[in-house]
Amino acid sequence: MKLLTAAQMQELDRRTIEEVGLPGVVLMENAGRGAVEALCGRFSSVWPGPVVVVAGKGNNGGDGYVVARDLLRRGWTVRTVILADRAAVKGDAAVHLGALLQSGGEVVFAPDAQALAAILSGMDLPRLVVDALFGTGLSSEVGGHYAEAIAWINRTGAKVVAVDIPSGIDAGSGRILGSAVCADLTVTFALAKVGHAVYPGAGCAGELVVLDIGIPRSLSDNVGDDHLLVEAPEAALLCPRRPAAGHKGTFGHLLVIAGETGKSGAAAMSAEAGLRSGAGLVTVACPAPVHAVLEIKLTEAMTVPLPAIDGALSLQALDQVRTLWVGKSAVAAGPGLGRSAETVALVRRLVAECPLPLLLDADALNAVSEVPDVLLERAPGTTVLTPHPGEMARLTGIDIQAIEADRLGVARDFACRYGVVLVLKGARTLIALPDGRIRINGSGNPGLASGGMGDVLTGLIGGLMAQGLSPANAAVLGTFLHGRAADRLSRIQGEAGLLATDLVRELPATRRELTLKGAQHAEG
Ligand SMILES: NC(=O)C1=CN([C@@H]2O[C@H](COP(=O)(O)OP(=O)(O)OC[C@H]3O[C@@H](n4cnc5c(N)ncnc54)[C@H](O)[C@@H]3O)[C@@H](O)[C@H]2O)[C@@H](O)CC1
Ligand SMILES: [K+]
Repeated sequence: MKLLTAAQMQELDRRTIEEVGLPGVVLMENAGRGAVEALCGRFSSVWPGPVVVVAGKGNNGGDGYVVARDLLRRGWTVRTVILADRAAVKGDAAVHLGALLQSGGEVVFAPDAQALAAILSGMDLPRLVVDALFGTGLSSEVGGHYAEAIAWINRTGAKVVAVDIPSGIDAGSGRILGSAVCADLTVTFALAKVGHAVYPGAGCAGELVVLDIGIPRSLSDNVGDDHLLVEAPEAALLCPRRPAAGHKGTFGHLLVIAGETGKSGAAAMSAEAGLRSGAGLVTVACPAPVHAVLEIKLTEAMTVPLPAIDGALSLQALDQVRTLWVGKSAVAAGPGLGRSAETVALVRRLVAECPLPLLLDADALNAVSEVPDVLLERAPGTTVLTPHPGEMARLTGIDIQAIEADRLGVARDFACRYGVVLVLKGARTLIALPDGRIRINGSGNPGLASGGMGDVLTGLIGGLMAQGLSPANAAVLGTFLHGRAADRLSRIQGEAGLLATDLVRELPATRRELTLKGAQHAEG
């Protein structure tokens, strides 16, 4: 599903008004009425209110006046609080404010903190709040009486319906600009916005309803796919076909470099995920001391012992690694590699020299963190990085809190700067492509928050690269399948106690389900 930035939405509105000839007041009427339809369907138990519509001076407020008028018409008790002077409300919004007043709507103006405090203190607590303070026009941090209104909305305990987007969320990134409304329902228009899908904004939206307000498909279909929410239809398109006459050589050979003493499980899970992704062959290169263990753990994967010191890979392994990547189709490195100085040096040489598509995870990321410029030695778009926020903090020098506050911005900057595919893990994992486009994973649940899940993702994406998918497509499809497998399992056994090895076993059926969906989609 395509997601829009504020600028893209403003352009769609403009073209609908200017080229199609649908006046802005009509779009606003459709938006407000649609929002009322959606909220009445869900919150009839709180009828007849009281409802408070909190409106700003812009067009989001304009939608709010339509909502207030339509709720009034349906018998609700409604009061509208506008956080501005009447004279500040202009254009289409002023038309609908006039219509609300003419229809007998109760409207109060709170242009400053003092006026707002007086109004709120004299008011019964509402049972429903409609948030029409800011929409796509929010352009800076929220402060003053706007922030106070947001805090009040979140304190009321009422059901909260956000018009277009919860106020305080940056529509183009999902950042919270100061503070944000926490909604039970968000009703947005034409297409969902980036801020509905990317955390932390996504956590404020509640249920999301996307309404048609009359913007023609001919315009909305033409919007660029800079931001895509990846769900089953998008992922199905990426599933590689399996030729009927294929043999194990057809499906690629993944080299996994992983596992120090005490972390052989990480190497084993990556290797098994590579095989379960559909790769023809997987070879694991590991420090010699864990080799015997991996020989027992792994049946289908091949294993190669490499020189080690203190249980971890030594730099002496470099020549053998150079030989090992010959004839392989992709390399995945990092799970359980350890942080010894020699391992770090080895990983840097691997990054600089390996001519194959390369995935770096876990300790390979930590190694690269010290010299990220080594990534610039690789051809753009041939490297996938899969950091969790902590690893991202080490890669960028930005603290975890700041990364989580602007996941999209941080991921995109890094991907563009270093020419890599950056998979920033977490709720709604982001995949930032080197050209600045963003894919947002729509699958997964908190069941994925357990040890080993990252190792599985590494093998899965690596295995898909080995099968010939571009690093970008492998990252997008792998991330989706990973989350989808967890979704399938958690429906049967719940989220708690989901193990990484359970997930590995679920991958083939998950891929099959997706492939069938893709075929149905193509036929339909
Ligand atoms: N004709 C149209 O363009 C349509 C617009 N629609 C609605 O209009 C919204 C966009 O309207 P606008 O572009 O007027 O913008 P908004 O109504 O989202 O708010 C922008 C207003 O807030 C001010 N502002 C921005 N950041 C601020 C901050 N941090 N603190 C205080 N004030 C701040 C701006 O100066 C502007 O006056 C959409 O979200 C949607 O709800 C819909 O009615 C559909 C049609
Ligand atoms: K809003």
